[in-house]
Amino acid sequence: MAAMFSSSEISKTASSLLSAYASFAGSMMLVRSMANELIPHQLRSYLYSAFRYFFTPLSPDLTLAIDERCGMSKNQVYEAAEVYLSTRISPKTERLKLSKTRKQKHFTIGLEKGELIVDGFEDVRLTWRFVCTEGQKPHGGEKKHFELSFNKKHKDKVLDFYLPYVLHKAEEIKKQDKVIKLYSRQCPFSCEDDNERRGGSWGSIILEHPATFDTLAMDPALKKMIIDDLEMFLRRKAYYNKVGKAWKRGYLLYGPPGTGKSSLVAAMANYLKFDIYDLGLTSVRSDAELRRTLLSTTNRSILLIEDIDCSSEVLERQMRNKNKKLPDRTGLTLSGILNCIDGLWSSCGDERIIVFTTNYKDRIDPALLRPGRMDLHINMSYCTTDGFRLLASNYLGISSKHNPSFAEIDSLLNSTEATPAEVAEELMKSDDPNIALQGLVNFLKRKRDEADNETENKATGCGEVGSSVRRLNAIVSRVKRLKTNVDQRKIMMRKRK
Ligand SMILES: Nc1ncnc2c1ncn2[C@@H]1O[C@H](COP(=O)(O)OP(=O)(O)OP(=O)(O)O)[C@@H](O)[C@H]1O
Ligand SMILES: [Mg+2]
Repeated sequence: MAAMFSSSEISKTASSLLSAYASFAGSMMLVRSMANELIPHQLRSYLYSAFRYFFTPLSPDLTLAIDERCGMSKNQVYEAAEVYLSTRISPKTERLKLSKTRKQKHFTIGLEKGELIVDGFEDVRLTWRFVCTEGQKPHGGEKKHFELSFNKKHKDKVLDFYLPYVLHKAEEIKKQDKVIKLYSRQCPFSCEDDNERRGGSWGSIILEHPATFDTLAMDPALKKMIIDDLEMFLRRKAYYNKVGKAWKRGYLLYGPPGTGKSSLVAAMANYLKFDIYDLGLTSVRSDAELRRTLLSTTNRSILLIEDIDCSSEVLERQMRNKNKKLPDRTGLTLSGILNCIDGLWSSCGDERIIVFTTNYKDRIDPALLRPGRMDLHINMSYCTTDGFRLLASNYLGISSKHNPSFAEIDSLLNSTEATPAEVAEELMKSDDPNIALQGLVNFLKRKRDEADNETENKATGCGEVGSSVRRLNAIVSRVKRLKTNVDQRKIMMRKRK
C-alpha cells in the first residue's frame, strides 16, 4: 500500500495531519482555559476527582487519613501513631528523623515526609505513610497526617482492635521514656511559626528544671500536704466521676520573688511527670484565641499562669489601647478569662492542674480568690530554719551536727527576711562549708541592719507616735515570724508522735 503513494504525497498528508492535531490541541487548551475561567475551582476539583474515581480500577485496599488535629484539638490517634511508629521501623524505611536530648534515655525516631512503615497485626498487613502538605492560606504552615492502608476486609478488625492496641502501646511507651515538656507560646526554640502560634498551638522544649520536692526548701508539713494532695488527686478519677466534677485541680502560689513558686511548679511536673503549658496571658489577643490555645493543651498537664496580678493589669491596658476608638469596650478581663477557663475545664480534658502564681495576693482580682476557684492557696514564705537546713545539706552536704554557725544562722533567719533564693546564692559562693556559712552569716547581718535602718529612717520622719507605731510593727512582724516557726515545729512534733 505504501508503494501506491509518492513520497511528496506522504509528506503532504503528514503535515496536514500535524496541523489538524495542532489545531485540535490548541482548541483543547482553549477549552481547558475557558473551563478554568468559567467553572468554579471547587466544582472543577470535584469533577476531576469524579473522573479519577470512575477511571481508576477499584482497589481492594482502604486508606484511613489520620490528621494531626481534630478541629481545634490534637488528634489522639495521630499522637499515638507518632509514638508507636517510632518503635516499628522496618528495613524498607529509607529516611528517618533522629534526635535525643540529655535527659532522654533513648533516641527519638520519627518518619521523614513520604516514608512508609509496614506493620503486622495478627493476619492483617498494614502500611503507614507519613504525609506533609502545604497548609491553606491565610495561616499556611505544614499540614501533617498519616495514611493507614490495609485490605478492606479487615476494616472492623483494624478499627476495633488494631487502633486501640496502637493507642495502648503508645501510652506504655510514653510512660517508659517520659520526658517532661515545657510548652510556651513564645518559645524561642520552637519550629512553629507565628501564624501557627496565633492559631493556638504551642512550641515546646524539654523541661530540664532540676527542682524536685527533695530540693525544695519549704515548710516540711506544707510540702507533705502538697504531695499528699497531688497523690490523692491522681487516685481519684472514679471519685471525680461519681460526684460529677471535672478531674482538675487548681493551686494559687503566692509569696515574694525568690521563694520558689516556679521551682514548686517544676517540682510538681517532675513528680507527676506532667508537661507544663506556660501561658503568658499578655500574648493572648482575644477570647477566641484563648479558647483555641487552651483546647490545644493535652491531658496530664499543668497549665501555668505566672504573675497573675500583673497579667490582669497588662491585659486591661492592652485592650484599652487596642479598642480606644470603640465607645463600648469589650476587652479581655481576668474574670472573663477565668470564666473561659472554668467553662472549658469543666467540659474537656482530664488529669489537668492549673497553677497561678503571684507576688502580691492582695492585688489579685477577687474573681480568682472566690471560694471554689482554686483548690489550694499555698504561701511560699521567706527561708525558715528548716528550709536553711535542707539548702545546707543540698548545696554543701552538711548538717547542723557539730556546726556552731547553724545556731547563729537560725537566730538571724528568725529576725530577718531572706528568701531561699538569697540563702542558696550565698551557699553557692564557696566549696568550703565554713567560708560559705560565714558568708551567709555576714549577708544576713547586713540584711538585718538594713531593715533596722530603714524602719528607723521612716520613723524619724514622723512624730513620736508614728515612730513608736513603726517600732511596734517591726516587733510584731518578728514575733509573727517566730510564731510561724514554733507552729511548724509543733506540727512536725505532732506528726512524729
Ligand atoms: N524554696 C526554695 N527551695 C530551693 N531553692 C529555691 C527556693 N526558692 C528559690 N530557690 C532558688 O532560687 C531560684 C529562683 O526561685 P524561683 O524562680 O522558683 O522563685 P519564684 O518564687 O518563682 O520567684 P519570682 O516570684 O521572681 O518568679 C531557684 O532556681 C532556686 O535555685
Ligand atoms: Mg517565678
